[in-house]
Amino acid sequence: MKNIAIIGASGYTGAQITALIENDPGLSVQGLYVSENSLDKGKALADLYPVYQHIPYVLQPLTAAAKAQIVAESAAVVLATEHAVSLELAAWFYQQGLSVFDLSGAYRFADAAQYPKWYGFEHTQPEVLAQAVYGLAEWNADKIAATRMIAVPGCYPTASLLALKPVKSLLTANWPVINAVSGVTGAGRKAQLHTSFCEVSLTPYGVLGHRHQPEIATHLGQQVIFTPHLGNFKRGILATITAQLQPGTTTEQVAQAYSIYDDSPLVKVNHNRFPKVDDVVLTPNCHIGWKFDEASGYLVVASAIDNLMKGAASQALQCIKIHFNL
Ligand SMILES: NC(=O)C1=CN([C@@H]2O[C@H](COP(=O)(O)OP(=O)(O)OC[C@H]3O[C@@H](n4cnc5c(N)ncnc54)[C@H](OP(=O)(O)O)[C@@H]3O)[C@@H](O)[C@H]2O)C=CC1
Ligand SMILES: CC(=O)N[C@@H](CCC(=O)OP(=O)(O)O)C(=O)O
Repeated sequence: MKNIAIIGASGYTGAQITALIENDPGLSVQGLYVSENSLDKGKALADLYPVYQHIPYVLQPLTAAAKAQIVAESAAVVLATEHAVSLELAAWFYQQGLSVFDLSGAYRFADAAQYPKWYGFEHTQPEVLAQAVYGLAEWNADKIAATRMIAVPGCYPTASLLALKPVKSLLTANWPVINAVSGVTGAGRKAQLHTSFCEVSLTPYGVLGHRHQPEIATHLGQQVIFTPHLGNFKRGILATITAQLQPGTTTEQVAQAYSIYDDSPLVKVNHNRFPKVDDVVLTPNCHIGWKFDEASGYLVVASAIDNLMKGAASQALQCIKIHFNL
């Protein structure tokens, strides 16, 4: 049984992974933590989320004493905290010998030079960054097993990379175009005007400047155009991608490329049938649908996930289970 501490447990992804860990026979919850001065410290998780009434834990402030107790009692920490918070906490827990599963973007680029531009901070932890592995579970299992520092991918990159990586060797130099729509939980639980009920209406944002563009490009090994959209639903992401494939590519070759997921329990691929967000919400699954026009060489592939599950918490659980060989 592996004991896991969850930091940022009152947030959307933290609460979700708490429920997943609590439900897993090979894992147990060491404790749930929020910031030292959190308005939620001392509250039961079930007070914030009555749906989790079966989960008995209280949110504790992450004091120095709490951190020492985590180190003494846990095999791993999950960091469901914002990037700048994860940056320091991940390094500290890693250096204490724990395995770290970080849901933020603070360790997703190997190149430290990317962080000032995309995250607004200098990366202060080069030695820990050098150990970090990108936790795209279906593609990086061996590396996830071999390191204690796992950077769980972003939600849009998960949907996009699962769809594009199988056909990477078939792409031309033309940049694939990714249009993706996310539910509002993707923006986290804290109050913000642009995610309040009366403000949300389907719209693109972060155009030609979202930090997930370089994340996708880095882990695909090819530039892309990425345009996220905020949709007026709670959970789920649909990424619809148009890509040009090499002249002469056949439908059979594309089918062969996607057969890489034939043995994957969580990624389901359909030819000429497209996924719906509702089919993956509250599941750890990714549904992919594709259609290829041999005459023009254009592929359209759509990928649907739940942003809080495969886009965050359930992918972190996959990483935990791979890492601990469960
Ligand atoms: N939402 C999504 O779909 C996805 C989110 N992510 C990433 O996961 C991380 C968490 O996201 P999300 O759950 O949406 O965020 P939320 O804003 O919903 O939750 C953030 C959590 O962090 C806690 N927190 C803040 N500061 C500290 C601190 N200094 N020490 C300990 N806890 C702290 C907050 O509680 P309090 O402030 O009360 O202390 C809260 O529990 C982010 O990095 C996000 O980018 C990744 C993929 C998808
Ligand atoms: C709808 C919405 O706001 N989504 C978030 C992405 C959430 C995510 O994947 O978080 P990381 O920051 O960990 O990469 C955004 O666009 O910033």
